Amino acid sequence: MKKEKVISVNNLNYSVEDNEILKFITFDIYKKDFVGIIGPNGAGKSTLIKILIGEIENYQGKVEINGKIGYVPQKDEFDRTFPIKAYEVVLMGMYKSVGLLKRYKKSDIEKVRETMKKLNIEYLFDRNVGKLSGGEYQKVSLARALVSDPDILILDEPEAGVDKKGQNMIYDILERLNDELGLTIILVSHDISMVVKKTNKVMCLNRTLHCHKNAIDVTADDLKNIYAEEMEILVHINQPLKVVSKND
Ligand SMILES: Nc1ncnc2c1ncn2[C@@H]1O[C@H](COP(=O)(O)OP(=O)(O)OP(=O)(O)O)[C@@H](O)[C@H]1O
Repeated sequence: MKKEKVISVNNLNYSVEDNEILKFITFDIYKKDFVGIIGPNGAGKSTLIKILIGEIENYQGKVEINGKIGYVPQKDEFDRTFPIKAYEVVLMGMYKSVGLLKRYKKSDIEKVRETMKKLNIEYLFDRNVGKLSGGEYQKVSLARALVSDPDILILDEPEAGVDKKGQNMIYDILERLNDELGLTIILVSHDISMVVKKTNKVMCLNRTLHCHKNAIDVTADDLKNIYAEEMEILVHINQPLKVVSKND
């Protein structure tokens, strides 16, 4: 059976003034793919995501999206000092604007509760988001992206600001969503060993796309190609891939 293409990017180029941020990017993503995008700081990962979610439009090339996208932004993109409860953050996934939140319907609240329940965070319903732990807040943010029943879930560094236990929990949830609901998932991460272990496809990005292959086929050379300038790569046979900065 032919796999359904959900994202198709063809010869994408994006520059800001003279800075070529993305060059000749071409790839396809299929339904139920679980894709990890890796690359050093400034590689263009967030920019690529912003193009996929439609936040950046003045690019060159062709970007086709077939399905509804749910987006989990980088943690610091939302002001957590704003006095708002967890369920209101999740509701924002339906309304997009805080100003409209007061007009929600009973069925919307039920949907919010059901989504939070699926992620085992119903207990956070009435809690102020400013008081949540990094992991709890990330799950609320995930619920906000899921409440509108997306086909494609895109996450920008979901493990940022979350402790190891919380990170494992988030990756386990994502694996379950991918496996049980058939959700297509694309995430940006700096945690290479986690990406290689948990996703099934890896894209190595550093302005151009250096690799796009099955996670189990990623080699030390693939990583060297994108991290060579600032990183020394230590690869142990049968050990998770580990990247160590020369400055550490
Ligand atoms: N609006 C903009 N104007 C000018 N330069 C920009 C703009 N947005 C991004 N850039 C530059 O484009 C490059 C890629 O940025 P981007 O945030 O996409 O990288 P990244 O791979 O997500 O990095 P990080 O891992 O550090 O988050 C960087 O050099 C950044 O300074």
